[in-house]
Parts: sequence; structure tokens; C-alpha cells
Amino acid sequence: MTIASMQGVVKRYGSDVVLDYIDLDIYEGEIIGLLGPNGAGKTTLIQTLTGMTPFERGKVALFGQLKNPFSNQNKEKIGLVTQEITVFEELTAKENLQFFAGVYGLKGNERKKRIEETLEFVGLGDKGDKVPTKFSGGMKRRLNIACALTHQPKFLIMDEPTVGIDPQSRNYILEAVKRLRENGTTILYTTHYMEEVQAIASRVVIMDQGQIIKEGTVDELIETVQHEEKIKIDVTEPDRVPINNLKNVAGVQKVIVSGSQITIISTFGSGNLDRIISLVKEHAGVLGIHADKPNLEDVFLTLTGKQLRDKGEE
Ligand SMILES: Nc1ncnc2c1ncn2[C@@H]1O[C@H](COP(=O)(O)OP(=O)(O)OP(=O)(O)O)[C@@H](O)[C@H]1O
Repeated sequence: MTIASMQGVVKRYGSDVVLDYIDLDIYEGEIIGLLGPNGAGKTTLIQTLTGMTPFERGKVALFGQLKNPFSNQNKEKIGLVTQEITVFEELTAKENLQFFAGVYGLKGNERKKRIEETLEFVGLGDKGDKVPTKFSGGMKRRLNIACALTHQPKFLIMDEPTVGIDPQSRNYILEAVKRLRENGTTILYTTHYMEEVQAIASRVVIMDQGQIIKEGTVDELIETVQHEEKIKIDVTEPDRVPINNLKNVAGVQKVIVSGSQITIISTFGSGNLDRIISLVKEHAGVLGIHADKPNLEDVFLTLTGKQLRDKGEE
């Protein structure tokens, strides 16, 4: 069953095309990892998919309904974890959940039971009576996720839920997402951390500059770069390295400079390593050379010529 579908969706802000003919089908039981750098259009995609922002062209269907996709009935089946943490700081964890459960019409014992279960689920079972001002960033985020879960949504949308939180909470959230899927929830999870997508996504959708540039399982995507070799060279003076000369070395497909690191993608088996290194050494000091196994970052690099994340970005 198709949970959500976008067909030819175009969204502009002024003259900027932020979503550029998006086609996307999300099927029941999937964890879609929507991967893209900052500004790719991930949040805007979520906003159009949930009826939070109008769009110029195209169609959205939710739960098979194309005619009135953003009906209250459909919205009740969705849980949304926005990029900004939206909890009431002055209310206790339990009171926060009471509020959100109330919005979704849960009442009485059912509401009480769901609140307890949900707090337990996000690992805050013993923190129900505490106010979030005393919480770490990771705990606040888990409370925020709980607020989107009390009504047991069929479709959970999470917009970069692990940005800026401690590794322990991050792992907790990733495990929780996997458990939710096992319980039948369909999940759209946006991130610019390829490791997260590699850990949880049943299908990956890669976005850049308002377009979906590739999709598939993690293995399928990595397969597309298997015929490539990647070398990373840390240098003392990246500005002095003649990038165009490197690009002209036989077998070299792409050269990307990011800070003091030069990444070179070559066709597998080109045997051009000596030539590349001596060319670099003629112009700059070499601090280190690494050759890694291909990963999703390389898929993005090969498709766009850009790093998924800027160096030093969290
Ligand atoms: N309300 C707005 N008005 C004008 N431009 C906007 C608005 N919201 C987003 N944009 C622009 O649309 C583009 C896509 O933004 P969006 O937030 O959807 O990207 P994103 O992939 O979610 O990135 P991030 O990871 O930074 O949140 C960006 O260039 C952004 O500046």
C-alpha cells in the first residue's frame, strides 16, 4: 500500500525553485532515509507532503487519497517530529504528552496508558514529572519524539532528529525508529548523516538542489560506485595543487577539494596512484593518504561532485 505519494511537485520561494518536479512514493513498512545536504529541500518536501505549505504544481496523495489528502482524518494518522524541538518548557514531560495526546483526541485511561507507554518507549519512563528545562538536548529531543507518538501514527516523519545531540541519545533514537518499523509504522527520516541512513533505512532517497537525484537500497546505491576508487590526500597547501592537471591524469573522474583534503575518484584499476601522488607532491606537502571502501558519501560525491557535509560541520 502506498502511504504517501508526490507527483511532479514544484515549490518556489520567489524565483528560487526549492522543489523541482519531485516524484516520490512511500510504501507501507518502509523507513525512507531522505539524505541531502543543508538547503537541499528536505524540510520543504516534508512541508508540502503534510499540507503545511502550498506548492505551485503537482499532486500529493496520502493514504491513497488524492482528492483531499490533508483531511483531518489523514493528519491524525501522521506523526511529525520537526527540526526545531517543540516542547513546552514549563510543563512536565507527562503534561507535554497530555497536551499532544489531547490534540489527537485521546482521553481517559487510554490516554494515561499511552502516555506511560510512550515515555517508556523513548527511555524517559522515570522522568514523567520533570520539566524539560532540566533535560539534556538528547532527552528533550526524545520527549519531542514522544509527543509525535502518543496517537500511534501510521506514518512518522522525522526532520533531522539527531542534529546536535549526544551519541547515546542518537543511538537510542535510531533503535527506536527501527522498533517502530517492526511495529508497523512507516517512517520518513531526513538527515545529512549518511551513517544514520546506512544504519536504519530500508530505502534511501538522495536529494540535492530541490531534486531527487538517486534512490535505492543502501546496497544498490553503493553498488553504483563499486567500479570506482577513492583516494583522499591531506596536503599542506591545497591552493597550490594544480587541480586541472590532476583531472587530466588517466582514469581520474573527479577531483574535489574540501579544506586541506583533496579527494580523487578514479576508475577502478587505473593504476594512477603514483602519478597522482607525485603531481601533488610537486606542489604541496603531503600529510596523509587514505583509501576507503565506498560508502553513501561517495555515491553523493560521484553524483554531485560535492561533499554531503562541509568539513568541520557537525
Ligand atoms: N520560508 C522560506 N522562504 C524563502 N526561502 C526558503 C524558505 N524556506 C526554505 N527556503 C529555502 O529553500 C531551500 C531549501 O530549504 P530546506 O529547509 O527545505 O532544506 P533542507 O534540505 O531541509 O536543509 P536543512 O538541512 O538546512 O534544513 C533553501 O535554499 C532555503 O533557503
